[in-house]
Amino acid sequence: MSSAQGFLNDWVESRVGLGSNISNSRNTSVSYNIKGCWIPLTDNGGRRSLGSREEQGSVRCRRDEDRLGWFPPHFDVSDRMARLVASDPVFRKDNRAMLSRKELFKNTLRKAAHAWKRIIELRLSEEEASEMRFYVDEPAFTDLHWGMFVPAIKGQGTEEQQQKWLPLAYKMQIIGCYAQTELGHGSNVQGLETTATFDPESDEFSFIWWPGGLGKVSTHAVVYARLITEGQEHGVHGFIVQLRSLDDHMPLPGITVGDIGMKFGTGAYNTMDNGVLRFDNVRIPRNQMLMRVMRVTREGKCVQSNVPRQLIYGTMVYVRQTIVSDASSALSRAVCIATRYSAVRRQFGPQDGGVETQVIDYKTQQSRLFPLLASAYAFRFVGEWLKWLYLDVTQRLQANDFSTLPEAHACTAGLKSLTTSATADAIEECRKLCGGHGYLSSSGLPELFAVYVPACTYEGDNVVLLLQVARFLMKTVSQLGSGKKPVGTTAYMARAEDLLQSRCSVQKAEDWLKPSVILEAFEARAVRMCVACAQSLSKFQNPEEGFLELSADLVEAAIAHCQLIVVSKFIEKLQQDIPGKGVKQQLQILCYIYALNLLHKHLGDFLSTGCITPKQASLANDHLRSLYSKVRPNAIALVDAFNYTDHFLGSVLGRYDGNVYPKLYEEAWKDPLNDSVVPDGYQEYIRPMLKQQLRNARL
Ligand SMILES: CCCCCCCC/C=C\CCC/C=C/C(=O)SCCNC(=O)CCNC(=O)[C@H](O)C(C)(C)COP(=O)(O)OP(=O)(O)OC[C@H]1O[C@@H](n2cnc3c(N)ncnc32)[C@H](O)[C@@H]1OP(=O)(O)O
Ligand SMILES: Cc1cc2nc3c(=O)[nH]c(=O)nc-3n(C[C@H](O)[C@H](O)[C@H](O)COP(=O)(O)OP(=O)(O)OC[C@H]3O[C@@H](n4cnc5c(N)ncnc54)[C@H](O)[C@@H]3O)c2cc1C
Repeated sequence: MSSAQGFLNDWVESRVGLGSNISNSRNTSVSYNIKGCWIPLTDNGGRRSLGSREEQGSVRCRRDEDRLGWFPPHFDVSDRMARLVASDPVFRKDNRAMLSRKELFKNTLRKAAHAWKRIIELRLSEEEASEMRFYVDEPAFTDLHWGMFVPAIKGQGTEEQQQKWLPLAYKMQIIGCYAQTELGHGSNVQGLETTATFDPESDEFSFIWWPGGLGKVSTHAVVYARLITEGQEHGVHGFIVQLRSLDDHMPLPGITVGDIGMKFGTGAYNTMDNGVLRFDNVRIPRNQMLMRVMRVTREGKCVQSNVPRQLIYGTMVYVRQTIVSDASSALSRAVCIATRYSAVRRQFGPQDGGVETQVIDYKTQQSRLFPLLASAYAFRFVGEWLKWLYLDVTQRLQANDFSTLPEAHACTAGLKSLTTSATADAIEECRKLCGGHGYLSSSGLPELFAVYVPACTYEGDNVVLLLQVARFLMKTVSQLGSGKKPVGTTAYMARAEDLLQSRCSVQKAEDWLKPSVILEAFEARAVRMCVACAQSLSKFQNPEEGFLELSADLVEAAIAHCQLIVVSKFIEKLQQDIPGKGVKQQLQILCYIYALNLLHKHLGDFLSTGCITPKQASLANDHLRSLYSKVRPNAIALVDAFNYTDHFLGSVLGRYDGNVYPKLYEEAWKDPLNDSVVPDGYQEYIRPMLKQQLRNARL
């Protein structure tokens, strides 16, 4: 067996007709008509001007006992893959901002092809391959192929369909994308206009719009369309559709496909060929409808299987779950840059002419930066927990237990929303924390922001997703009286009566150091906000009308619930054994910072619901200040622990060795504008103007 085959077989093992016609022009006439984490604590207070290049080698060679046990196999894999990518010139990315769209895209194709070659040559495992793509750090069609096309077939295809399509996809003999969103419909999936029908008749057009990888690369797509058989609608389903010839890559008859154009930022997400797609009388075999949820017989009859139809949305649940862990990565990256730079940067200070103060020592800088550092850790832990929840629900589904699906949907939707919004805001805050230099492309922050910010929109607009959480919470509250006991992340609601009455016991600042006190405050706030919404809703005759009217309050209640989940998972993590001297204490401090900073930011909720008093709020704030002083000595170690290579960070400000100023100067000279001392355009535009002024002056 060749190495490639061995790898691919392992991969497969480790993962789990009749003419039909597709069209999204509605004037068609045939069958399916588609329309590891390290924390080497420093004892020098992290006040080093960041070490030299030579130091980098020794400091990074960390001891086993320093290592946290959260992701044991992951750290080694991640570390190896980061270095592999960093040392390979094909994966160079420092020139991205200077490339035209065409050059950028071709370069991404080159990187993806090279990555695939290395994956085969080195017989990388699935985990290694995925880490490698992560460190290549460039949005590409492969994200959608592996992240959505393959999971859609696995989740919604029958065994037979999986056996047919997955081997082709695993060997990249076909490349696929996830084509759901249309020009006119994204959030409202049930409202999609693309139809797959035996007997279509209308004459409007609709286009698929947005799918990544669709524009220029994908040969296939899982297309989502409303199924129509025997003149009846049967909801939205996924269909595997070949888009391009496997011989010459030309679109197949009836298919119009292309890129939708430049997106936010210059380099950024423009490496991705988000696409537009139009079907006109496209025929596909009947068995290319993904039929795990519903089967269409040869005669065109629909047979519902025993799995809930929401499984059709399963790929989105899967990706939302991965997005939460990704949020931690993006956030930790921005925080790493801002923290290291804050230790290098000095402004103001002693009046006697001594050295100026490192900006990281200003309390305002700490109060903006350290909660973001704490959030990076918090999102990592909640991401790990969510992975567990997702695996759990997947196993239950296989055993025909669908009971936890609504909670899995609410958790993935809510946490995706919470963590991506917080991360997008945090990256921008990190840019500001770096002052003027943060605005330079070479700081790495503008591009990180531009690449990251669409996460608030894709895989579900964040507000739309919070409204899903709110629906789930309102349902839970409405069932409290019926004897149905809430479980999982809503278990606290079983104590609603107590939590509605409870009084916070804090009397002095240190009382905020008790996890039970923090948890109770967050539980009481969430329950009170949910119950208040439910009470307001009950005053409406039409619940849907009420839901629309109260949606802003419902979103806030959903946020309160999701923040409680993050806080509680951080606290749970700390109940586990965490190896490494002093590591647990540092994480405890970060946990309190995460919770108390949220409390401070959402004080209105806590006070208006009577969960805490103004005095207790003020004590929490006092305590928060003292916690910042405790993080300060280890701040650099806490970001070094993310173990990012300089290549991955891609930031002059966040360099491991702290050699910021000489490198900023060096970078500036690399700009093409500096290729010539006198700029192009001088003769045509500057010189005549100057001469003109001279003439005027003489007159
Ligand atoms: C190297 C490997 C990399 C791996 C990672 C790669 C990832 C790459 C990352 C990023 C690249 C970007 C890629 C982007 C892709 C996309 O954006 S794809 C398109 C995503 N689109 C959306 O997310 C649309 C958002 N809209 C929806 O999800 C839904 O339609 C809705 C908002 C939930 C609609 O709600 P509505 O109530 O109208 O829906 P109904 O269909 O009527 O639902 C009825 C009931 O079902 C429940 N429900 C809804 N969704 C789900 C679900 N997903 N799971 C389970 N249950 C669900 C809903 O709550 C209702 O329940 P109820 O009847 O009990 O109330
Ligand atoms: C970079 C990027 C990559 C993408 N990749 C893909 C892909 O690979 N495949 C794919 O199929 N799609 C993809 N998409 C599309 C994406 O999934 C949708 O854009 C997303 O789901 C949001 O839907 P929308 O654009 O319809 O937003 P809209 O729903 O039109 O949202 C517009 C505004 O209306 C508000 N709103 C909408 N409905 C409600 C409501 N019920 N109540 C209150 N407020 C509401 C929203 O909060 C938002 O403020 C991608 C998008 C981007 C930006």
